[in-house]
Amino acid sequence: MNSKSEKVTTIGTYDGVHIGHQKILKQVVALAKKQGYVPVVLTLFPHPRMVLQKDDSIKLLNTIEERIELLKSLGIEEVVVKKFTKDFANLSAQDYVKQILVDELNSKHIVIGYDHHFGKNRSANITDLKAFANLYDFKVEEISAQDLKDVTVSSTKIRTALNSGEVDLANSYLGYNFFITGTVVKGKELGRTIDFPTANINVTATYKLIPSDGVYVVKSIIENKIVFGMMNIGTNPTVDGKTRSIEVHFFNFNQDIYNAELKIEFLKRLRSEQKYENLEALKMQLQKDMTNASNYIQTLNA
Ligand SMILES: Cc1cc2nc3c(=O)[nH]c(=O)nc-3n(C[C@H](O)[C@H](O)[C@H](O)COP(=O)(O)O)c2cc1C
Ligand SMILES: Nc1ncnc2c1ncn2[C@@H]1O[C@H](COP(=O)(O)OP(=O)(O)O)[C@@H](O)[C@H]1O
Repeated sequence: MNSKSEKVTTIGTYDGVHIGHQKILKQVVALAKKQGYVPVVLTLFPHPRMVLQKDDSIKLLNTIEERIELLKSLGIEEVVVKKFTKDFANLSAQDYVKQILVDELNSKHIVIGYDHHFGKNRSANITDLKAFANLYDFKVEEISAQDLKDVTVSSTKIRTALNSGEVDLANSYLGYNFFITGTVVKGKELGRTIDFPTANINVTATYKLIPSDGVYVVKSIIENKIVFGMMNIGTNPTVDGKTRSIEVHFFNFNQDIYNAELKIEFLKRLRSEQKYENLEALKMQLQKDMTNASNYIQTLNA
């Protein structure tokens, strides 16, 4: 695509691309369509806190690849990922507007929240942006306090919900099922010995938020087929595990899927991870989990 085409641009982290974000993005897509412009999201990565405070503990709802895919699925045609470096953080508000929004992107219309701050030390606000709009010939669309308030959702609330295992609450805020993406790797090869083979999922993005330890009903698509399963996140105390793993036993499934890339959706939390007497006791619990999971899955089609 010609990067000089005229754009409607919105700016933000958009972590989660939740129902609040979706409302703004719909406006951006509609405005672009009406004016014959290209709808664009300018997003920053890594997260400013990862760079400015060197904060490695921050966890995001989406990897940058997942964020791009979600934004595109909503009709955003170009996602411009700006590497958030110290140099970028030091751009003055005017240089940022002129160099990036105007010269680089050719933004004709900029959509931002009433409380958005930008430029070095977040010194400029929407009033400043409107002044630059006259200077550089673009329009500004302000998302009002009321519009933002109408959506009581925030990325922080979703992170908090997932950190306490409340996936159904998180899913209702997201407007889709929270998911992780990862590769199937070898585990201890114990699963098959208790008739519950488990695909061990390796999530490479260290900044991706993983829901709290416990057992969940999950869904995936493997070779174009919907497959349900039950996932455990935890350290496997029954077998004296030391490291945290993410593993899924898929139902009605019997295939070697080592190295497969899977997207796995979280549907419901079943219980906490526990230490059992022995593998036999764990196996009995897994049979109960499977019954509980199947009962839940049946309610989905009812
Ligand atoms: C749905 C599910 C629930 C599980 N719950 C527990 C649990 O509560 N406690 C535990 O120690 N391990 C639990 N496990 C993990 C098993 O210990 C693990 O699957 C087994 O050790 C096999 O590991 P492997 O796949 O690395 O061979 C669970 C696994 C699954 C799939
Ligand atoms: N129903 C199933 N759910 C998950 N994995 C399965 C299933 N059936 C076969 N497999 C395969 O078996 C592997 C898991 O076997 P397991 O004995 O638990 O070994 P590992 O410890 O390497 O995960 C999976 O990675 C997958 O390739």
